[in-house]
Amino acid sequence: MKTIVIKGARILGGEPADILIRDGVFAEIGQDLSGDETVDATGLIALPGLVDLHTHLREPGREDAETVESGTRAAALGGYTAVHAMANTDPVADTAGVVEQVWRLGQEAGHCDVRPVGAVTVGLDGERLAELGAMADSAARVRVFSDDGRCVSDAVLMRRALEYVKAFDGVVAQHAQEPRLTKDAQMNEGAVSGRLGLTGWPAVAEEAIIARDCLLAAHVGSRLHVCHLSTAGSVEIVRWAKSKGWDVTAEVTPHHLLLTDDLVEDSPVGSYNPIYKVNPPLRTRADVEALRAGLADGTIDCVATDHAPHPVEDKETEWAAAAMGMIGLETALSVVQEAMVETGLLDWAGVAERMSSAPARIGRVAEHGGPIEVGAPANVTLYDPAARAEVDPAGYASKSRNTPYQGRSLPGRVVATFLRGRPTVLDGKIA
Ligand SMILES: NC(=O)N[C@@H](CC(=O)O)C(=O)O
Repeated sequence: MKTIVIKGARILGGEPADILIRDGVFAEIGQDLSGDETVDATGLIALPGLVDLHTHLREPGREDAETVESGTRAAALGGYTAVHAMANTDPVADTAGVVEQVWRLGQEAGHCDVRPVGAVTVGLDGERLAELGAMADSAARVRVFSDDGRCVSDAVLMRRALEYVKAFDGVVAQHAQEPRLTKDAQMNEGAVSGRLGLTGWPAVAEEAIIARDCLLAAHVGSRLHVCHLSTAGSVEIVRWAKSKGWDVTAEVTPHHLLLTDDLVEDSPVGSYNPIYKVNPPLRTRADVEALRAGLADGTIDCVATDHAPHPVEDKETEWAAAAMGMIGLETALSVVQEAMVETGLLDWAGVAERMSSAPARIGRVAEHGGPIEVGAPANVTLYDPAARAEVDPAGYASKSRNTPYQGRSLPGRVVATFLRGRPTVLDGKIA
């Protein structure tokens, strides 16, 4: 393998240095290094390759929305070197066979590592536990289990799942949504839903499940991860659980760090625009502030995209009929720069921790998450924080176009991504 030298990169935003990559690892870090090939990184920040705990790749079953190939291409362009593929596919990823299929498709595509998430219950039906052990023992080595899109609302099943995953150091990632409190819910329950006459999704429906699950995880001594926190109250509950020393982690999406529910009523792209329809829903400015503070102080461990591609016909329809979800892989780092870095809440080392190291730890993804140190696998993202561009999904790798940021100017640009020393993205394009 040829040696590559990355010239003048600011590792985690520090002073410029050269990084020599040989045989897939960081071989030397210093000044005036040379190699067979050179990548000019003047002005660029080097971050450990990003890791996403929450990506919907839609294959098998909805290849019209996304495939493992297109979704992982989008991931690499967004700076990711590993993604967790959610289980709400068709068929559902609830057997060793399906998770191995997804894992193999990821290997064949080669844009980033794919770690399949296994369903907690058969068919996501919330009634019987899936064969978690068989998925853990499969070639896909599943460690994260989730019925995401649905909540494991039965407390006994949730308890059993938490007990079961302890055997292989797994984690249950809960989509916290009390189903009876959110029947037919369309958007955040609050002033805006009241004005628009849309059925509300109350904060308590998320918070009640998180509180219950923290107590259950503590009771059985297991590991709980809470998907996409969206309310100030959820941050408080996770903070309380952590203060008890319980093994609870949490994620927040980029869109919940930036967007608010009033966009549904009054936005540049028109009111009732289902581009803003997402689960959990966009909340209020106070919730956004609490989520930012929680991510800054470490109560929320990581940022996860919840990249949820949907074809045009499922999104460009009347509000009530539209699918929930937004794409996010290709904008995540830019949104985090705007919401967290430009507000002074996080520095680049903090971004690396929350978008790479923490998700790699939670997902038990070996060889990802940094550090950028001699001897470590060369998974690295080069990012230009001074760039700025208007979002145009026409050029996106994702097969779907449902970004809420279309036409909006966002900072930053992923210039290059390296997976075990091999460039997957160079000059902002698939290498
Ligand atoms: N996040 C979303 O809005 N949608 C997700 C699943 C979900 O409902 O959580 C999807 O799979 O489309």
